[in-house]
Amino acid sequence: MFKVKTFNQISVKGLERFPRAEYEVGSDINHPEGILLRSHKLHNEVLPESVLCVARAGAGVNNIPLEDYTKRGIVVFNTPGANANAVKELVLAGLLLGSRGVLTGIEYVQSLTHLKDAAEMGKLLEAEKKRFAGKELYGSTLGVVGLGAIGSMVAEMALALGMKVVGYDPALSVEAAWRLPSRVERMENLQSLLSRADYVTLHVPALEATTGLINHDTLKSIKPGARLLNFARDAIVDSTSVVESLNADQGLGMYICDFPEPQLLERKDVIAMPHIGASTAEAEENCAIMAADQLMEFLQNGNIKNSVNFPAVNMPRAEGCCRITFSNDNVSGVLGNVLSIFTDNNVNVVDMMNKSRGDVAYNILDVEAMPNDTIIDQLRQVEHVINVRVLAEA
Ligand SMILES: NC(=O)c1ccc[n+]([C@@H]2O[C@H](COP(=O)([O-])OP(=O)(O)OC[C@H]3O[C@@H](n4cnc5c(N)ncnc54)[C@H](O)[C@@H]3O)[C@@H](O)[C@H]2O)c1
Ligand SMILES: O=C(O)CC[C@@H](O)C(=O)O
Repeated sequence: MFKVKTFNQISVKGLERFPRAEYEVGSDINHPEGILLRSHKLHNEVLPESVLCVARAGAGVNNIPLEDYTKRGIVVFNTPGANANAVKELVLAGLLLGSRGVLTGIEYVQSLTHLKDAAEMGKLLEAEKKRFAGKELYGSTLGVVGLGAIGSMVAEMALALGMKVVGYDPALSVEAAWRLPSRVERMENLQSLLSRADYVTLHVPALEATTGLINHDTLKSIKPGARLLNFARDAIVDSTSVVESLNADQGLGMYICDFPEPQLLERKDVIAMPHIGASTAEAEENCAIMAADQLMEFLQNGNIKNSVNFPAVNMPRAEGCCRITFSNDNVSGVLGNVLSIFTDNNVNVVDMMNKSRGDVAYNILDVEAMPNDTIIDQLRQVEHVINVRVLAEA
């Protein structure tokens, strides 16, 4: 029986993936092997020794202490692309709210409760509507910072709306580059993008390198009156600099974000939403299902898909064999030392795989017969081995 502890509200569709005969799943589980969560911050959480893997039902993993977990051999997964469409659609709402007097217009209409005559109301609205006029998106330029799962979908949508699209992504993967429409014009640096775009939308992960990416200095390049959209993370934008730029004559025209802060409230030039970019039934289901499937595949077979700290590994189970997996510091000689323990104990290795990522390596070995506890203890003692698992015959 595997145990999975959940944090946050996880879509029922995802929870239903776990066969009840083999999994105990819930928010009050002790000694879990797996953790399934959304935005809950794990930085201050003491994880039990039993935890082998953490699955983030979502894209951003800045709520997880990755470095620490990697050292402990804990595999962390996310669900790339599973909520990208939801974010893309909210970015569309953000673009429209930033270009037309929708919110102020609605607010004005709602303030007219003192009027009881429809004709009188109609006359007044016709006279006042010029105050809520806007600009069309068609023909204007959108700058997309970060062209991964969300950024590429946003770029495609903007092209379909008749916008020009410029993009900046110094770490673009080959896979993401293939997805990208050829009409997206590549910018060499952030400054060039900021000086060209009427609308700038951020779709980068919150990393050390992206913290405060939009700051006092970078905002000097912004096109006067441009609208900045942040549906990525709060840490990527320095809000004090945004307020300063909004207050300046030649600065930002509007800030539209999913991450409100006290200093952003009660401003007509800020539209702030309560982190609802991925809050659709479809996105929550997609993320929960993908996260649950990845957790189960790892717990049952040791295979790793969509990890953010371990290499991708997928080895079919050799029939009738027992599976041993181990992770180790990525230094030479560890695999050889492990294999010599099998040789010394006459354990036949039928199939094996060894992959590394950064400072960590991960190995799967299918062996003919279940090694005894003494052999497993010997494996655990090998220098630089972080953890060892024995998976029963499939
Ligand atoms: N508002 C929400 O509810 C919500 C929902 C989903 C994702 N997000 C946020 O959006 C982020 C992006 O999601 P995604 O699914 O597109 O991720 P992704 O990994 O597919 O794409 C991120 C892209 O950013 C690029 N990048 C990294 N550093 C960069 C930099 N300094 N400048 C420009 N580009 C850079 C990467 O190369 C990658 O192509 C997530 O990490 C998460 O923080 C927010
Ligand atoms: O789980 C959520 O509601 C938000 C998820 C989103 O911020 C993400 O990074 O995928």
